[in-house]
Amino acid sequence: MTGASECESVTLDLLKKKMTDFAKERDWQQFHSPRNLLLALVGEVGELSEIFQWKGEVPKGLPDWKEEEKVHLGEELSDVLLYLVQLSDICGIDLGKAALRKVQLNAIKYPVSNQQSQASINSSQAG
Ligand SMILES: Nc1ccn([C@H]2C[C@H](O)[C@@H](COP(=O)(O)OP(=O)(O)OP(=O)(O)O)O2)c(=O)n1
Repeated sequence: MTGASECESVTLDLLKKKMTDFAKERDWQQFHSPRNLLLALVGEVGELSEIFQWKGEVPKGLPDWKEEEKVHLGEELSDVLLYLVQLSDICGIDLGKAALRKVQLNAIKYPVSNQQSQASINSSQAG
């Protein structure tokens, strides 16, 4: 499977298609049930967690990490995303639409208070 070329923008639909093709070519669709994909996803979340395990808190941007550690992190993040995309697909959920709707619901559930708005205006003016 090739990576995204420079002119190819990465969308959830593109990832979904690539993973569908990947499974079809190997005749692995038989194994990709919702439950199996969920367990695979959880396993990859475990592998992602291992990268941070015992490190204590790490600064944003991971400035002290070696390049190979960041590459490994990117791989584990991708595994989580790719299983999530496949799980959503097999369950008939449009993940992009569902996520956008959830962003809207979050904004309703957690409205920006006047106090917080004023604080962010003040800090942007100060900077
Ligand atoms: N039945 C499968 C097996 C793999 N994959 C894809 C999704 C993930 O992106 C990646 C997971 O592959 P591995 O199970 O080999 O996991 P790792 O890449 O994390 O390897 P390891 O566990 O050895 O670190 O391959 C898949 O879609 N369906």
